[in-house]
Amino acid sequence: MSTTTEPGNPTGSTTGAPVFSVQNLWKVFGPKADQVPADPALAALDPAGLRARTGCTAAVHDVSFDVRKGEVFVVMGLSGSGKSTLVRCLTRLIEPTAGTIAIDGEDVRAMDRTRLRELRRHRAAMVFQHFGLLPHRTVLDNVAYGLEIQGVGKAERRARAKEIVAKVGLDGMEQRRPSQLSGGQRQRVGLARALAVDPQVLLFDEPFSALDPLIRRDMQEEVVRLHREEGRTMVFITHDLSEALKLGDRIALMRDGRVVQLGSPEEIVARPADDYVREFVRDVPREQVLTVRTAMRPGGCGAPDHPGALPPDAVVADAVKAVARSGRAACVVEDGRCLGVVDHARLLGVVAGVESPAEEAV
Ligand SMILES: Nc1ncnc2c1ncn2[C@@H]1O[C@H](COP(=O)(O)OP(=O)(O)OP(=O)(O)O)[C@@H](O)[C@H]1O
Repeated sequence: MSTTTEPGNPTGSTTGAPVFSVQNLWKVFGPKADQVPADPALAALDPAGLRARTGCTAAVHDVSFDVRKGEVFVVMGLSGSGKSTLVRCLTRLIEPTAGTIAIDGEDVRAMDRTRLRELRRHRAAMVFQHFGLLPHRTVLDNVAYGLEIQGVGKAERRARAKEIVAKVGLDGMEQRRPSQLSGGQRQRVGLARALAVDPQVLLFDEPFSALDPLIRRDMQEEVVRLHREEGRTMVFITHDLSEALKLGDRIALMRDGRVVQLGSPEEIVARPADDYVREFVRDVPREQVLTVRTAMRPGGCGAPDHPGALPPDAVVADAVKAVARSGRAACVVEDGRCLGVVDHARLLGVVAGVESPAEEAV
């Protein structure tokens, strides 16, 4: 769902206003955990070394990033890489060991209990995999529950809940109980309940991993749609690379508590930061992720009519079709200006993951 690419910005540093700003965050589990971030010799150890020396696990290891307003920020990694711990630290569902976290510039680590409750209820609501629906309440009352806690009056909360139930595609199911719903429908209720309180940020903890593949795809599309329509900021945990590539504007790829690469899906696939990331993305169909902006030979085509004009965010798969159909190179055009040219050699080079010096005439 990425709409913004950042050529030449493989670290994914921010350009938009941050909602969450995280600096040098650590979460260490184990005895004398707070000594680990402060001691450079301990901080430099790998997980096995740290465990042997101290009995500790650095679930989050000196992590810094911003979540920008309106983006879908995906935290991805294998099981045990630290995703859940990192995202729970954002609202202090898990207390960080060291580092700073700010939401809209406000220090989260300095918040008292009342302020924290307010943060979790109104500003950064979590959608869990096991959505914790109340079994004896109807769909409508489950969705209205968050509003009830906020003290919203009955008529208003029912009206708002009804609106949100329709938004997530559960029209007509308002009076059912959770046991009368499928897994995907229950997940929608969980999503609706989080949306009802209109939080600034939605935090999703592997929400769809228990769903079967078709329902999972439906829910992913639902998230894409909600994001497109509402532009809500979302932080989304997944261990599934294709889900991350589909949903993320940017992806933080974690390994052993560290963020090994932070960037757009295209950056991660086109320019893996190290061998670990390269191996991770090895089987990604590159032509579905990389755009012609990456594939093109920069520079104008010189032709007046820009043959086969493609927008710069067209994926390589579309360019392959266009070039195969016309039998000639195509221009990459933005606002009537030719940014570059893609030809057979460049497209094949991108698909194969090799540089392609050969050039063909437009
Ligand atoms: N309460 C705890 N005490 C000790 N170690 C913990 C605790 N919680 C998590 N860990 C360890 O921290 C590391 C990161 O765990 P975390 O649950 O954040 O990973 P994850 O990437 O979310 O994994 P999964 O995808 O399996 O949920 C793991 O090594 C885990 O064993």
